[in-house]
Amino acid sequence: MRILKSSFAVVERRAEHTVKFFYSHLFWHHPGLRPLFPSSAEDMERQRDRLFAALTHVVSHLEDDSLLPYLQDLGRDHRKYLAAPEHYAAVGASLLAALAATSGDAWTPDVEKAWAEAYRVMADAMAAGAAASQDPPWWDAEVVRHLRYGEDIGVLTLAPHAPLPYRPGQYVSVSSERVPTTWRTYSLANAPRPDHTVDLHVSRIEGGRLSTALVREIQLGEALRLGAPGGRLTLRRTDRPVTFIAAGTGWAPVRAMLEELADHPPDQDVRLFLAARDAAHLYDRPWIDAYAAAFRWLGVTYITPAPGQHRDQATARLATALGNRALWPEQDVYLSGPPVFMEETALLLEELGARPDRLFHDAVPVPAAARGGRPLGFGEWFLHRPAAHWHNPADRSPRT
Ligand SMILES: NC(=O)C1=CN([C@@H]2O[C@H](COP(=O)(O)OP(=O)(O)OC[C@H]3O[C@@H](n4cnc5c(N)ncnc54)[C@H](O)[C@@H]3O)[C@@H](O)[C@H]2O)C=CC1
Repeated sequence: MRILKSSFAVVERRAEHTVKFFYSHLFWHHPGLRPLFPSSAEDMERQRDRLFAALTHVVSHLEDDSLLPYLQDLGRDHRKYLAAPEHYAAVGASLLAALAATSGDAWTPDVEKAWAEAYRVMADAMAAGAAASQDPPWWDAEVVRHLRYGEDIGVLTLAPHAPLPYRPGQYVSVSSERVPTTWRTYSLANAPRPDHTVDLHVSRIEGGRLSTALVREIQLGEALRLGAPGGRLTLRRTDRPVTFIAAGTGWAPVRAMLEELADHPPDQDVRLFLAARDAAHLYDRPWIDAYAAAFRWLGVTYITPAPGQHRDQATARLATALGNRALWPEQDVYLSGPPVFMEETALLLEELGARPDRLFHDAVPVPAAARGGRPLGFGEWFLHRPAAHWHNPADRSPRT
């Protein structure tokens, strides 16, 4: 393990090069695999990030019991990409070639042996996860209802061809024939229903092809493809008070969890803070108000920016509201929304005394543009704000 970690530290500094080498090697030797990957340069960039995120996750969790289930889930989910056993061998060969090419002199026979063994364990766990799953490799789901709020928000109701097993708060990856080989994750916005339909809340991203298609173009009767549900933003049933903090369509998983709570009403108080860029974007407000009126355990605070202010000002106002609330150490807190919002709010909550082990959110990468730095990608997020040595040369320790 020590060998892998120190070898990975070398490669990580040249992450972009490693990943580019990997895909060039893979597609050169196995051109038949190219169509399984995104065709646009932008999506291929994301794909590179994902690969490195997965590798980073594996190396940083080598001693962790959660690694095996993570890999099994990954394997189960990869069936939607039509990943077959021979692909795992091809990927392994290209990965070793890429690691060797970036490691230079650090690539010794012992290092090579350690990586080959680690990859074998990873691939076996993924294959075992895929083989053990009773679920279909993906779900085709028909659009049976489509609501639009303003220009940029769509709520889609989908009827999957087979029941989709999930827990409220989880998300699925979604793909459409309109934008082939592109997958984006969206939270499921309802607790499971008897008719098995699920809702997705989609906020259109400027220039985002799938979100634009889902909000503005999709027609009733059209099919979307869904991957296996995932994510750990699910209700922990405790007797502690609960606070949900959501922004924008980050509201979706919270709505699903509230529906779950309504089915088994809690004894403790539940408070929802919902931030939106303006009043029109509080698109579910009638539903929330009806819930708050029906259930005494639920209290709601809506937060929007002051008139004429930028959307991010809602986050500053939210910070004030959160600061006025007491007893953070006692609370279970669920957080969902745009990546920068989540990062800022999580830090604030910790300052206010919320306990990190009672703070639940999905791991969402903060896009480079939002940080103002050069593109970094998912890998860094998984390392959880690591030492800045590979993106800020000024911080790099002096070479000896
Ligand atoms: N499980 C999760 O964590 C989920 C996360 N999401 C994410 O939530 C986001 C929703 O997007 P929209 O509805 O378009 O939100 P939006 O862009 O309308 O933003 C809503 C509010 O979030 C805050 N915010 C947004 N960007 C910020 C920034 N850079 N700094 C500080 N505060 C900021 C502001 O208070 C803003 O009013 C997407 O990024 C989506 O991926 C969505 C569903 C579930």
